[in-house]
Amino acid sequence: MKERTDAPQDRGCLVGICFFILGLGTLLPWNFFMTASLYFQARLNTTEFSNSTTVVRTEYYFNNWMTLLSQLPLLLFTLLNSFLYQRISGAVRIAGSLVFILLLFILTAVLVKVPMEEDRFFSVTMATIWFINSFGAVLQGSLFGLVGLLPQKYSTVFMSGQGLAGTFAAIAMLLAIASNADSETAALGYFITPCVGTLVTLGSYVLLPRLEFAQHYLNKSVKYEAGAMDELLKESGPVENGKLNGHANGTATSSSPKVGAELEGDPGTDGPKHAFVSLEQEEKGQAKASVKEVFKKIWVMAFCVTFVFTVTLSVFPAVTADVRTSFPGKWERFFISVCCFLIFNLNDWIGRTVTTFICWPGKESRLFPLLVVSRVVFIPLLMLCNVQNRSFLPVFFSHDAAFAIIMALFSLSSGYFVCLSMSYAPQLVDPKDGETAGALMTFFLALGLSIGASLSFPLRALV
Ligand SMILES: Nc1nc2c(ncn2[C@@H]2O[C@H](CO)[C@@H](O)[C@H]2O)c(=O)[nH]1
Repeated sequence: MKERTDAPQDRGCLVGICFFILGLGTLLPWNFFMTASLYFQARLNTTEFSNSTTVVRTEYYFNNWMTLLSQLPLLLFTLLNSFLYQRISGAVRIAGSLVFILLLFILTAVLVKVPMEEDRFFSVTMATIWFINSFGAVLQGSLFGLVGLLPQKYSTVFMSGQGLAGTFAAIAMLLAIASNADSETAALGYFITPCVGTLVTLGSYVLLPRLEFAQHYLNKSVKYEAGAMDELLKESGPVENGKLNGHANGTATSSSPKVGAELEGDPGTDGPKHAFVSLEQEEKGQAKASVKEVFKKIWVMAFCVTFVFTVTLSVFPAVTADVRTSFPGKWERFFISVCCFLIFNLNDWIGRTVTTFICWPGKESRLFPLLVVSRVVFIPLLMLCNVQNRSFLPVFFSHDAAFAIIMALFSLSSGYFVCLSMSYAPQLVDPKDGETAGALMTFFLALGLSIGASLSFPLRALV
């Protein structure tokens, strides 16, 4: 979308900064729980039941369950959000989700100091993960709709913020470990960080409607937005927001129609909207293609985004977070935070950012899906690293540097191909079908994350 000449300036880039923080805030839940896997595992592995000669320890498969219960609600709410939006205004969805996320992070921080029996701790943590990610999905979907009303570069800024959430969590973890505080205090400090982060995110959202630049775009879109979405939903279910250009790149994960309406109050769900649609379409003199027709054009990209995330989530973090260093000593405490989480998140982010300059292979190229499929080699490569405990496979790559290099290539290619698939899809359809393409890609992205999370169980057991 081109900036209109009557558009005000984004003074001090405040709107950009707000959307960067909002992006970061949406992925805090997933990243802070994932990066703290060692803390959770330590709390779940305290008792051993001695059975005369053998020692029996309950295996919780924490990383697997954490991944699955984070990604399933994402898929569910990607679908649910397209119904929710009609009943609950965007402002309530966004602010409400942030408040619940904040409360759940506070609960997690408080639980650090509350001794609890392992089974109960596991259940409470899993319930927290399920709910915090459900709210996270609603938040993400609603914000993607909102940012879609602004010029394209704000979507990139939003996704860049999302990409940095993992790095933020990894650095918070490193600081907690390096602080030399006892493990309880360090964990408490670690979980207070996302509480502050969520509060700041809420502050950014409250500030947004007060900024002239944001007002300009968010209010102007109400008319088109309200009508276009209703029409689209009738035939397709979940659809990206009613903006004309659709999402050109990145990792939109759920749809949130009609979000533009929220800042001015909800204009209602029926009646005059249809008039807007027919008016808009009459003006353009063309109807939108059906979802099936759009899918036929973008199925290769849909497959690619699903496949990239299936491969990524099938081993990260369920397998990779169990890799152990070959250099015992002080480094041992930092190893997973650095070699697994920091390396992954930094390179994932770099991979996404690089697509601003490099777009190779092209969108029609057969090499593109071929390279995406070839990423599957990372699964055995990572399984052959020094994963502990292991039952079946030998260790081929015991050196920390080998693991770090494999992780770097794995995450770089993940970020790169996800971002390319997401930006190619809308380019393969007519501009009028851009938002349908964006919505479809969003669904397949969430599908890939969920399939990957499910596959992580058999793959971890196979090591
Ligand atoms: N956009 C988006 N990416 C996610 C989400 N959950 C996990 N990921 C991605 O999955 C990978 C592993 O954390 C990273 O590339 C994350 O950005 C989500 O809810 N939305």
